[in-house]
Amino acid sequence: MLVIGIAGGTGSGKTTVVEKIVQQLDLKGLNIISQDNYYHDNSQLTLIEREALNYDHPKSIDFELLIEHVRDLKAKKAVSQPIYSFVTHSRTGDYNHIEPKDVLIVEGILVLTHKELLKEFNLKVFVHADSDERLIRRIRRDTQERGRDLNEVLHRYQTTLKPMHQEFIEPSKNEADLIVPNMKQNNVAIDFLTTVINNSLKSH
Ligand SMILES: Nc1ncnc2c1ncn2[C@@H]1O[C@H](COP(=O)(O)OP(=O)(O)O)[C@@H](O)[C@H]1O
Ligand SMILES: O=c1ccn([C@@H]2O[C@H](COP(=O)(O)O)[C@@H](O)[C@H]2O)c(=O)[nH]1
Repeated sequence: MLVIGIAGGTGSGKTTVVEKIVQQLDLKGLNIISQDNYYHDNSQLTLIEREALNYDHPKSIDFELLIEHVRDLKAKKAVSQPIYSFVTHSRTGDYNHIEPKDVLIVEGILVLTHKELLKEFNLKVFVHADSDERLIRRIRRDTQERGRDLNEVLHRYQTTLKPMHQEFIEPSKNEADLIVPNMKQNNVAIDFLTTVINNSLKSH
């Protein structure tokens, strides 16, 4: 199985890049795992307490479970992935059943920060967009899709998002084999990445 890690700051365009690659790959068997489903379950806390948590620090992710699932899929075992809600900041109690396939993409802001997880990847990609562009995209998305207001997004950006990006996410760019500039539509980079994945598939 070919395992690809795709990281990048919030709003850099990881999900968009993954969708474009998937459209172009000539493949039936592909799984996409988002780090977002592996936030620790904090349902024992109140909503107000959960809203105050830092979701951009590596400790907010259940990497143990994420790595277990990657290894299980590589060993051709199906996994039950918890489903996470960004609106309630907690697991929903439901699960996705995932069967192993030929290619696995693992995407998320922190997937290139964890030493053990890095060992599981055959290809590591970092999607880059400048911080002002990412903040604009984040405001749009969180207000339209994640039930947040402007003040909350800006407060989170200043208190956790920006410092965590500088401390953990930006340095993880050094782990990448490929950096995809995603300030504007970048079909060349998508074509290139698709070619690299197709070539890697031939040698697996
Ligand atoms: N190259 C781009 N140009 C303009 N907008 C983009 C581009 N890539 C992504 N976006 C938009 O930015 C927002 C965040 O993109 P998304 O792929 O969800 O980022 P991430 O998964 O890294 O948080 C989405 O609304 C998406 O449509
Ligand atoms: O309960 C939560 C968990 C995470 N977040 C924020 O989500 C982003 C990561 O998602 P992307 O799709 O890569 O943007 C992260 O920056 C967290 O701050 C949240 O708001 N609530």
